[in-house]
Amino acid sequence: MSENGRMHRLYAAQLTKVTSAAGEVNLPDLAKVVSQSYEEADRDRTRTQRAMRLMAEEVEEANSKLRKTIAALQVQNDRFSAALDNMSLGIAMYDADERLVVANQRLCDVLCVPPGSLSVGMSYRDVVAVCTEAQHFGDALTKEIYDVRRRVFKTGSAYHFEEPRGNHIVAVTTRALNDGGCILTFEDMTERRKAEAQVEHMAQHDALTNLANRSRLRTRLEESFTRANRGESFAVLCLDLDRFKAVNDTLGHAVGDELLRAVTARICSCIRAIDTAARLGGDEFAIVQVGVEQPQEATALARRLIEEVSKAYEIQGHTVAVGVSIGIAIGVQDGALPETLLKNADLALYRAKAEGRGTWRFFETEMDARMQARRRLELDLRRALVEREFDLFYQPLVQIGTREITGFEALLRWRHPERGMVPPNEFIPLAEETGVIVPLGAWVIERACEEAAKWPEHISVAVNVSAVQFRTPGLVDVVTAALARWGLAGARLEIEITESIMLQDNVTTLGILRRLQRLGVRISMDDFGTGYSSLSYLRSFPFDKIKIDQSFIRDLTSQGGAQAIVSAISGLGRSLGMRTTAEGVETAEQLTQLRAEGCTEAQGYLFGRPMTGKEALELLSVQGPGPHSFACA
Ligand SMILES: Nc1nc2c(ncn2[C@@H]2O[C@@H]3COP(=O)(O)O[C@H]4[C@@H](O)[C@H](n5cnc6c(=O)[nH]c(N)nc65)O[C@@H]4COP(=O)(O)O[C@H]3[C@H]2O)c(=O)[nH]1
Repeated sequence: MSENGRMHRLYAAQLTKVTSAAGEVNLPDLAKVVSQSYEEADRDRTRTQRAMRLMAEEVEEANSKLRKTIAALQVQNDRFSAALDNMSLGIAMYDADERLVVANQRLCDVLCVPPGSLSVGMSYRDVVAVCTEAQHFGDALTKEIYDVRRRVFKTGSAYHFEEPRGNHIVAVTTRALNDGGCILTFEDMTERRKAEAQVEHMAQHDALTNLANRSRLRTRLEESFTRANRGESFAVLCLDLDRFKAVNDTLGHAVGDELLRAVTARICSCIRAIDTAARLGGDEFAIVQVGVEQPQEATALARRLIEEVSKAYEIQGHTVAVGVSIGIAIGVQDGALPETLLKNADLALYRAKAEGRGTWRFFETEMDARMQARRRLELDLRRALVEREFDLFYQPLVQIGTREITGFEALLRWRHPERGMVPPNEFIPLAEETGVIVPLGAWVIERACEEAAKWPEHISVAVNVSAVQFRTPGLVDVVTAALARWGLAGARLEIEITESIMLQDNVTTLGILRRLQRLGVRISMDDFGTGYSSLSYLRSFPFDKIKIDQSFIRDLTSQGGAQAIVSAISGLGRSLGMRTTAEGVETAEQLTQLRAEGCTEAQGYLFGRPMTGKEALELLSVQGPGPHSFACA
């Protein structure tokens, strides 16, 4: 046994198995048993090796997955870092222990601290210390930052504040996180706030002059009204430049703009910093003069403004001169609301302009009543056009030599339902101012052509055309259409213009006159001799006729220069090949003299007052198919 004891246990068991009771070992059996054991061991080893291989493969697969996950995480991480570092916001994330766990590169820029001075792992207190060192936080702000921290960390609330930091404005938003930490975002608001301030400024100021605009002026007026309750008086001055339009039209908009800026500088030099100057549009300005003794101070300011603004300007090589008219209203006596006060200052301005320009007027209560009457008349005019209350009367024009009727002048009348027949002088100026003259004048041309088409072929019709119609496009089209519609030869229409037409943009005016002449239409210069430069206009355009103003005819038989003037104009007409018509001929004596002076045509009560179309037609038919002559004189 002791020998068996040194034997391998398995081998001892195998020996025992093949040993007979007699103690004999059956060798073949032993060999068989041993062989079986070896085979068993071989199988175990093979199994173990396979198991190990499988395990190794699994480990490798797990490793590979891990590597892929790490790589993916790295990509993700890089992306997050790139995103964080490229954000316009600075971001700082703290954990529950108030340690910085995430910070992007922008953080240092926004906080205006040196790049790299803030890093993950720093405490909130360290971060604030870096900022304080960089001197971007004042004491008050440092305290606020600590307060914020306390509030956010302790209460989990969100907090937003904006702080000016040198020339910067930074918005700080703090939010608590679920894990007890918090995230702070810092946004540089400097540019945005600048842009907002710019927009705000633009909304309140005039772009060309940088003066206050109407909206800001209103705010200033409201403030002045509030102070007026405490006993401070103030004045509103409305300014309008005289002759600005002429400068703008002749020298161009660039010069016009520069002139407005130069005028602005002069206006600003006349007022104090507490006053407000505004541009209301075009060449209109307004000033709120505050806290002064009124009306003396407003008068002094108006005088100063007129003196300064009227001095000559040197602009782009041109010497330019404009004047200024001023209307003044005193708060609160002339209006209890900003709009009323402005409106009343405007009414006073209107009066200043009407009374010669280059001067100032204070608002007076009766101006308002007059303006309201004017406004009513304007509305009435527009209504009258729609209601067909206008009519044309016709006054004969007579050849002096033969006393034959050569044509009629169409004269506008307004059959007002309450006021009766309103003469043109009472409404044409307002129709011109308001633009009603444009449709009204077109109606006159149309109606005159319609009436003339009923007359014999040698009888023409003369129509007055206002300067405003010349300024508005479409006059030639209106004439062309009227002639075509009524089948009237162009030569039977005569257009009477006054000097005021020649005063406006000469190139355009002459162009329109030439186009009309090409249609065969004749052009006459009305009221000749009353203007300043009638003579010079005769040179610039080949008028067909000159109409001598009736003021000269009236004085013809009395002593004075009228006779010499009529004689000179008739002579001028003859030498220029233009007919001359004397207006307002009332007596046979006047006619005799006109004939002696060589005047070709006459018009006046002596031959007939303005009459209805029906009467004109009757006059022509009574006298037969023509020529139509008058037996007078
Ligand atoms: N004292 C006196 N007056 C005489 C005599 N003969 C004619 N008249 C008046 O003198 C004016 C002549 O017309 P005008 O100089 O073109 O002056 C016209 C013309 O400038 C303007 N007007 C008239 N109709 C129109 C029109 O359709 N369009 C435009 N734009 N203006 C018109 O109104 C002005 C006044 O027209 P009316 O009141 O019709 O006044 C007319 C006429 O009635 C006379 O012997 N003695």
